[in-house]
Amino acid sequence: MLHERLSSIYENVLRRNPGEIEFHQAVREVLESIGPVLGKHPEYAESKIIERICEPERQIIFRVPWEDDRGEVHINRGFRVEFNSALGPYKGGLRFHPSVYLGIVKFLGFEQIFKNSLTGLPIGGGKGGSDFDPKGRSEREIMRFCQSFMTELYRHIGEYTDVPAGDIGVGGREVGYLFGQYKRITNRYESGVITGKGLSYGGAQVRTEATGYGCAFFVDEMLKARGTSFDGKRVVVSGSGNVAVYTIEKIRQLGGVVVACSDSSGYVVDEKGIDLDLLKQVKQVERQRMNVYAERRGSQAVFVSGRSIWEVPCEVAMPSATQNEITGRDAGLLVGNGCVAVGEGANMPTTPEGIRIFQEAGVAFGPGKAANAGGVATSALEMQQNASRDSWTFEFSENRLQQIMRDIHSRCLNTAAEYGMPGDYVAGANIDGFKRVADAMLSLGLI
Ligand SMILES: NC(=O)C1=CN([C@@H]2O[C@H](COP(=O)(O)OP(=O)(O)OC[C@H]3O[C@@H](n4cnc5c(N)ncnc54)[C@H](O)[C@@H]3O)[C@@H](O)[C@H]2O)C=CC1
Ligand SMILES: O=C(O)CCC(=O)C(=O)O
Repeated sequence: MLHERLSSIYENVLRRNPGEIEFHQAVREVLESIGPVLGKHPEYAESKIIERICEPERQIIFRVPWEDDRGEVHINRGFRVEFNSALGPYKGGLRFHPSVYLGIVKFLGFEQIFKNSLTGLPIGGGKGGSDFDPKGRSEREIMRFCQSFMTELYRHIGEYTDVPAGDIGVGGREVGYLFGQYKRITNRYESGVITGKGLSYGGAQVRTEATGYGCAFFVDEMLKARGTSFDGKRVVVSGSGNVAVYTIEKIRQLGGVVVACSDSSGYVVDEKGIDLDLLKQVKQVERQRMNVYAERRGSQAVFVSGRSIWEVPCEVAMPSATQNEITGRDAGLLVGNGCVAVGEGANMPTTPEGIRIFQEAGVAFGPGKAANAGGVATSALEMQQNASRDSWTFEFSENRLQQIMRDIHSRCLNTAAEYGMPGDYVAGANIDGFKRVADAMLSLGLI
C-alpha cells in the first residue's frame, strides 16, 4: 500500500513514463518502503526530493551504425540515462541485449542510485546500453559495434562526470574495446572513465569476481544473523555469466554445494556440485550453451530446457541472470521445497508477488540493491586506484569488499529495525539508500 502523497507521485510517474513497466515496478518498490521516512522528515516532501529522484537528470538516446563481417549495415539504438549525481559522478554499467529499451535502462539506473548510496562510496547513479544482440557475432563485429557505440558516448562521460562499466553482454572484452576507442578519440589515457578494465591497462583486482563474491558474502551474513551458514547447504544459482560464475566460486569456498545453474537455453542439474573449471571453459572461453556443459560432464549432469530452474529443490536461491526471473509461482515452489534464503545477484530478479511470498514465509530475502552492490563498490575502488595511480593486491581488495558487504548488511538490518520492520532487508536497503541521497540533495539546493 502506498502512502497518499506517494501514491500521487507514483501516478505521475506512470503518466510521464508510459509503457516503461520495469521502471514503474522499480519506482513502486522504493515508494512502498519510504512512507515511514516522510513522517520523520517533512523537509524531503517540502523540497520535492522524491519527485526529483524519480526524474533522471539527463537521458541520452543515440544511433549506433555498424557494419557486419559481410559488409551489411546495421543500426542499433544506444542509451545512457544519467539519473542522479548528488553523491558523485553517475556510475553504472552498460547492457547489450536485444530486450534493451528506455524502460529497462531507467529501471536499472533508478536502482543504481540507491545501491550506490548504500555502498557508502562517492558514486551517483546511471545506466546505459543498447538493443544490440552480441549472440553469434564475431570478435571483429563486437569490436566494431563497441567502437561505434563509444564514438557517440565519449561526449557524455568522464572520470568526474559519468563512469560506465559492464552488465549483461558487456564484460572485460567489450570494456577493453570501449576504453580503447575512448582513448583514441580523446587522446587521453583517462583510466577512471570506465571500470571493469583488464589488469594490464588500469583494471583492479577482484572487480571481475566482485558482484558474485559480494553476493555470497551478503547471504553469508544473512545466514549468520539467523545462526546458520552456507556449510553443507544446497544452493541453486541462475545464469552462468559473470555474476553467476563468481557466486558459485565463493559459495563453494564457503562450504555450500551449488547443484544447478542456467542460461537462456535451459538449466543443468549436477547433484555432486557444478564443476567450476568446466563451466568457465564452456561459458567464458568457448562461449557455448549450457547443454555443452551437460554433454561433457556425462551421466553426472542433466540438461533441462523449457522449464524454470526454481523447481530444483534448494535451501538457498541466488538469482543471477535477469529481471523478473522469479515469479510468484517460482517463489511458492522454492518456499515449498524448503528454501531459507534468497540473495539477488541480478537486478530486480524477483517479481513483487515473489518478494511478498518470500517475506510472508520468513525467508531471509536480500534485495539486489544490497546483495549485488559489491560489483559497483569494487568499481569505486577501481576508480580510487586509478586516481592515485595505485594498484592493490587481490587479498587486500577482497577484504575491502567483504567489509563493505558486512557494512551494507548491518545498515539494512539496523535501518529496518529503526523503522519498525525488523528483518526486512528490502525496507532497510530502500530507506537507507534513499536517505543518504535525499540529504545530499537537500544540501546541494534546488538543482
Ligand atoms: N556484472 C556486474 O558487475 C553486475 C551485474 N548485475 C546484474 O547481474 C545480472 C547478470 O549480469 P552479468 O552476469 O554481468 O551478465 P552476463 O552477460 O555475464 O550473464 C548473463 C547471464 O544471464 C543469462 N540470461 C540472460 N537473460 C536470460 C533469460 N532471459 N533467461 C535465462 N537466463 C538469462 C545469460 O545466459 C547469462 O548466463 C544482471 O541482472 C545484471 O544487471 C548486478 C550488479 C553488477
Ligand atoms: O560497476 C559498475 O559501475 C556497475 C555495476 C552495475 O551495473 C550494477 O551494479 O548493476
